[in-house]
Amino acid sequence: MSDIRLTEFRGQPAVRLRAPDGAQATVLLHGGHLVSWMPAGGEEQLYLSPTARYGVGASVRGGVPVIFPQFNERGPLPRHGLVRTRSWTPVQSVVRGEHAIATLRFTDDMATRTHWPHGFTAELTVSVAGRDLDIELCITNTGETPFDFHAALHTYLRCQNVEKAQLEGLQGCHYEDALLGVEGDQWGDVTAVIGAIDRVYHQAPRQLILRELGRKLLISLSDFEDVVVWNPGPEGASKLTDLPAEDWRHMLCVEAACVREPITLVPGDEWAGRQSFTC
Ligand SMILES: O=P(O)(O)OC[C@H]1O[C@H](O)[C@H](O)[C@@H](O)[C@@H]1O
Repeated sequence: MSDIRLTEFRGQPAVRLRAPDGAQATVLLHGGHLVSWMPAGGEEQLYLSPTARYGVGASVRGGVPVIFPQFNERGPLPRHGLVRTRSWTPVQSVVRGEHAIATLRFTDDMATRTHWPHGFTAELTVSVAGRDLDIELCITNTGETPFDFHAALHTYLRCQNVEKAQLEGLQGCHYEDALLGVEGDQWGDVTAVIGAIDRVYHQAPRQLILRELGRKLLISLSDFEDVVVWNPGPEGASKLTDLPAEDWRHMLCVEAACVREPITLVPGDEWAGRQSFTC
């Protein structure tokens, strides 16, 4: 049974999920944007900027922006694609067993077709229970011609202090470093963030760990081949008008992404990728 109860979050229509054990999440209709995840008996795990902008055309700084069909400025479309700044429709919100689950959908329209002449749906399904969060993005080609796309779940993880956090599991990965304009191989297992970082790690391992004092967050990927690690650092943050100057310390983006190789869908085909967390 589907029972969609809309709520408001910072004045925006949103779907709130609450599992029987108290785990909660909130997804804005704007962008199908997950803005909050509170595990059962735990604290907020996502970073959301207090100066984030909301509403028509805005992209929200924090939470989990959905990136499709273009990553960043790697193509002619608006930065990070077409769906993070548009309104999605809630199609399901249920409690099933221990899980609270919600699905939101975006369907191509006249506006997206002026940028990108393809028929598609994007569905985001968010599920919470206990200490777990699952986010699944499913893309379907509903048009009459094949298309290629890139996609990402641009997850902003909350950190006490990113300079004392470490991301484990990327050892041996080849990366493109967007800040230095070089490629390299990650030699150590620990990625420490002591300033700005903007890297695409190719064919990343399926499990990573974000570790901080008193915290271990397990990150799992399926069908997203790459991982993007981003933090603007103090200088980059000072140029972002929707991020308080000091807040770069309190976030780390660990993005489940398909950036290096595009995914091709023929008419009627679908692709799904998932990013999951356990804390
Ligand atoms: O400011 P935005 O458009 O949301 O992009 C934020 C960031 O997204 C990704 O992580 C990219 O790798 C970065 O280069 C970019 O700065």
